[in-house]
Amino acid sequence: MKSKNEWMQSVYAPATQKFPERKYNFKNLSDMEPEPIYTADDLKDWDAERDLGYPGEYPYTRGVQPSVYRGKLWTMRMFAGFGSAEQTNERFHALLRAGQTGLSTAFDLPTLMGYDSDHPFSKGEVGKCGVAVSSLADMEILFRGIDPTQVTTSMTINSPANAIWAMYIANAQKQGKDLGQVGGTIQNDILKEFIAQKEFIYPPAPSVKLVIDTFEWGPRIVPKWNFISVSGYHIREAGATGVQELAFTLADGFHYVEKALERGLDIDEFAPRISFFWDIHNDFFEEIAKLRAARRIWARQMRHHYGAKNPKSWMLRTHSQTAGVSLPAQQPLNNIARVAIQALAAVLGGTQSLHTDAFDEALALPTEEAATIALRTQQIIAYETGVAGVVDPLAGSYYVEKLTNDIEAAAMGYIEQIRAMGGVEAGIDSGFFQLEMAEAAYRYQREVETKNRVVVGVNDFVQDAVEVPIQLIDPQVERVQEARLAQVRRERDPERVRAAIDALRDTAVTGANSMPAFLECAHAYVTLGEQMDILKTVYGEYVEPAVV
Ligand SMILES: C[C@H](C(=O)O)C(=O)SCCNC(=O)CCNC(=O)[C@H](O)C(C)(C)COP(=O)(O)OP(=O)(O)OC[C@H]1O[C@@H](n2cnc3c(N)ncnc32)[C@H](O)[C@@H]1OP(=O)(O)O
Repeated sequence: MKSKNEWMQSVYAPATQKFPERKYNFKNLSDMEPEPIYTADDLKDWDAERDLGYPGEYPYTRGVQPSVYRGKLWTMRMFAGFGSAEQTNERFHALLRAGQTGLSTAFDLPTLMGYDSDHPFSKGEVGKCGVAVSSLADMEILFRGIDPTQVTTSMTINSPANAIWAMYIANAQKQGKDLGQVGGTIQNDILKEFIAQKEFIYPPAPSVKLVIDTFEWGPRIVPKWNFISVSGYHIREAGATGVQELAFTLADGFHYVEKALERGLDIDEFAPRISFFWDIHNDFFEEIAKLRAARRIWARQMRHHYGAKNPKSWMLRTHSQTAGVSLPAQQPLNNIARVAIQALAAVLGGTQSLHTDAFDEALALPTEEAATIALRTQQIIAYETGVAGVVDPLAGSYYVEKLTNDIEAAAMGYIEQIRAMGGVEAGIDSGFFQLEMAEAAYRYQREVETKNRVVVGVNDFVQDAVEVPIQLIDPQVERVQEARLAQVRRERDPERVRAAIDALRDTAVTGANSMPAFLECAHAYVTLGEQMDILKTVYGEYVEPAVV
C-alpha cells in the first residue's frame, strides 16, 4: 500500500489543482490545523496497548467503565434552579417525571456569593439566575419529596460549598437517611473561580484550605459523595480554547491533589471521588479527543507522578455540558441543532453525566418547554441513534487517535509550564491564566468579526429577529425569602446559633477541619450569610489585582 505522502503527492495534489481546497478556516477551536486526511502513517509512534487499552482499564482512554453505556446510560442531569425553593422543587419533580435520571441545582447569584436573600447586595438578584438558599429551611423545601439515597444531586456552588453541602447533609440526616447511601456532587472548585468565573469570597490559600477540608471529611462521612467537580466549563466559557480548558482544569485538579497530600491525606482514599466537568463546544472531533485525552493524562499523572495505587484514583469521571457560549441569541431555534451535535460529542467522548442547554440559553433561564426539548435531545441520542450500543465506537480512527495524542501533548505542555512557574496559585497571582484566555478569546472574536469563522445566523445566513417566549422571574420571590429568613431567625435557638458560629470561626483560627462546624451551623439554622461573614473576619476578602 502506498504511503500517505505518496498518495498526497500523486493523487491529492493533482486533484486540488483542478478543484482547489475551499477558502475556509479548517482550524479547530484550539487553533490546530487538521491535515486533509489521516492514515496509519500518523500513528507510527502510537502504541495501542500503551495509549488506548480497553475500556475500564488503564489508561482509560476508551472510558472508565468496561461496558460504558451498554451497562448504564450516562446520567441525564439537567441544571435547573430559579425563583424560590418551592418553584425549583416543582421543576425538579417535573424533570424527574420527564425521565431525567439525576438532579443538578443552579443557585442564584447572592447564594453563590455567600449573601442571604435579605442582604442589601442581594436586591434584584434573588432567584434570578438560580434558586435562593439562605438556610436549612430553604434546603428542606428545595428537596421535598426527593429521597437523597435514590436520586443523586449535583449542586453548583463554590465559595460557600462547605456550608451548602452541610445543609444538604443536615436535611438528609433530619430525614433519617444513612449518609453511606447519600450520593451526589458539589462543584467546590474554587481555583477556576479565581481563573475564570470570579465568584470568590476569600483569598486563594484559605479558599483552598476549605476545599481540602471536604477531601478529608467526605470519604469518611459521605463516602458516595463526589466532593469536587473540577470544572473546565467556566474556563472555556470565559474564552479559553479546548486545549487550555483541558490543561488548566487538570492543573487545578493536580493542585488539589498536592494540597491534600500536604495535609497528609492518603491519595487512594480521596482521589476516587474527585470528579470533573467539561464544556462541549462545536468542534465535534476536538471535543471527543479532549475527553479521551483528559482521561489518559489524569490516569498517567495520578499513577506515575503522584503514585496512586488504587485504579479508582486513576479514573477521570466527568460531567459535561453543551457550550452555552456557543448558543447565540440570533435565530435561537438553531441552537437545538448545535446542542444535539455537542451532546453527541460528549456521549462519543464517554461522559458519565450530561446537561444539554436549552435553545433559549442566551435570552433567559430556560422555559419548561425549552428545557424539555434539551432533555429529549439526550433521550433521542440514547434510545434512537444506536451510539450507546457499542463501547467507544471511535477508537482506532486515525484522526481521533492522532487528535487525542496532539491534544494530550499540547495540554501537557501547558501543565509543565504551570508547574515550572510554581503551580496554579502562582499562575493566578501573575495573571497567567487570564492573559492566555484573553488572547484566545480575542483571536476567536477577530475570526468571527472578520468572517474567518462562520457562525450561522450571526455573521452569515442572517435573517430578521425571531421572537421566542422567555422565562421571567417573579420579583415576589424576594419578599417570600425575606419573610422566611425572618421566621428562621425568630424561631431558632440563639444560644445554639452563637455557639455554632463561634465554633466555625475557631476552625479558621486553628486550621481544624471546618466540616463538623459547618454541619452544626446547618442544624442550628445559622444562615449562609452569617457563616460566610464570620469566616471573613479571619480570612479577609479577596480583591483581584488588575492584570496588565
Ligand atoms: C455552567 C453551570 C454554572 O456555573 O452556571 C454549572 O456549573 S452546571 C454544573 C453541573 N454539574 C454537575 O451536574 C456535576 C455532575 N457530576 C456528577 O454527577 C458526578 O460528579 C459524576 C461526573 C462522577 C457522575 O456521577 P453519576 O452518579 O451521575 O454517574 P456515575 O458514572 O458515577 O454512575 C453512578 C454509579 O454507577 C456506576 N456505573 C456507571 N456506569 C456503569 C457501568 N457501565 N457498569 C457498572 N457500573 C456503572 C458507577 O461506578 C457509580 O457507582 P459508584 O458511585 O458506586 O462508584
